[in-house]
Amino acid sequence: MTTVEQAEKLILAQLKDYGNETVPFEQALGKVLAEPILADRDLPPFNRVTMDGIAVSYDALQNGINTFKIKATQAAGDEPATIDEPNECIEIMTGAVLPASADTVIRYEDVEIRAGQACVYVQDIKKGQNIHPRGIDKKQGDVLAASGQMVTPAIISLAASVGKTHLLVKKTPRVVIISSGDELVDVDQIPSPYQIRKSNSYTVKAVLKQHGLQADVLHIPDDPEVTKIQIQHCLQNYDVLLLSGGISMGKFDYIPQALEDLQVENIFHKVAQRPGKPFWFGRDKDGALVFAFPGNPVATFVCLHRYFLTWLNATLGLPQQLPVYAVLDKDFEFLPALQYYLQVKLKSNQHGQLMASPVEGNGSGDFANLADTEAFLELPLERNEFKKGEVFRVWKF
Ligand SMILES: Nc1nc2c(c(=O)[nH]1)N[C@H]1C(S)=C(S)[C@@H](COP(=O)(O)OP(=O)(O)OC[C@H]3O[C@@H](n4cnc5c(N)ncnc54)[C@H](O)[C@@H]3O)O[C@H]1N2
Ligand code: MOO
Ligand SMILES: [Mg+2]
Repeated sequence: MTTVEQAEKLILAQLKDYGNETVPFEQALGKVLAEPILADRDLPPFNRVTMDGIAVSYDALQNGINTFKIKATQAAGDEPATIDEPNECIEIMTGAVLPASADTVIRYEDVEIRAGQACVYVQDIKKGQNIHPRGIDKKQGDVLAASGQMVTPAIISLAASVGKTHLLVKKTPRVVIISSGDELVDVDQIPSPYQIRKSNSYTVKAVLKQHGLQADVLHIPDDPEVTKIQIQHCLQNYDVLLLSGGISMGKFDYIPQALEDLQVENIFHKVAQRPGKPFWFGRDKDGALVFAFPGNPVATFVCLHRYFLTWLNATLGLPQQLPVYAVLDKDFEFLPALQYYLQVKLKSNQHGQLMASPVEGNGSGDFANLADTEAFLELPLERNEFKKGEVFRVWKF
């Protein structure tokens, strides 16, 4: 059977460039930049006052002057005022331009203002204090964010500050989420005693949304002909099909046969892991990728994160996430020859270690305990006993 490592490698061999698009900068969150963001002017663009107070000439202080006549008051955004005499100062606010005739700012806390005069009553004043010098952060034309970086809230702020109303970003693949099964009813329906409500598609859609991806949703009934027609339509209209359910050995699991009839190349079917063993992965002749996840909700959840998101990051050119490791805080045994994804809660201890506590559950159909799960500990395939204190890779979701 295909191992997790082999499955990952086969999936990562299917990367594709979906091109670029221009989007309003506020809609670029989570997308990948396809152009650098450059400083349109120096940052800061002028000598920026960083404390509310008075602006003076340092030489005046050096020459023993400590009482200054307030010549003007300058707010942030005002044109700079000027001082003509050494014993003059300007009342000045945070964010204002430092006047060319001053070089030092003294906070209100360190002066006393009375009758139009400011008296400085502290000693240790440094030349140039409380000023954020022009261009010290970045020079005009410097790269503020590089092409290939993911747009974070900090990058949105950069785009806004340099007046980039639109950003060129990598196009994401067109994704359709497909659930299947006649036992599933819509969320707003009352299920019969033999039915359940659909939930997988909503989980998948929510996870994609967290990663800045929109997707359409479709449900396929357990009918081989309808299954084939619907999947064919999706292969023609989407880049990625994310299916859940209908891929195991049940009499009504029509998905693998439909994919075969539609000549979608099966790259692998079944991975030596739990949950998620029946996972089916393939590609049609025009390049559409099919991730057909097992229907059990925890299996869909694990496979979506472990495989689809890994593929998505790679296809968008983002660096693979550095592995995170955690310490198992309790002995655990798992006998099948499968790589086990153990549901855990995480806590960091006083030694700076990440501790993983297993979340008791009832298998991959137990989606209720996903709400208590913070991560999955990846337990090696070749072992059955895992001891308290051992370190394993952890996948945080
Ligand atoms: N004889 C065997 N039977 C099964 C095997 C096996 O190896 N041999 N594997 C088991 C494993 S592991 C899994 S996981 C499931 C995978 O089954 P399918 O992918 O065929 O999924 P379904 O049969 O359609 O559904 C399984 C389960 O999940 C529920 N489900 C499905 N879709 C949704 C949805 N959108 N929202 C909520 N719940 C969903 C469905 O009702 C079933 O309870 O096969 C085992 N069987
Ligand atoms: O994928 Mo199944 O959920 O391995 O139990
Ligand atoms: Mg089934």
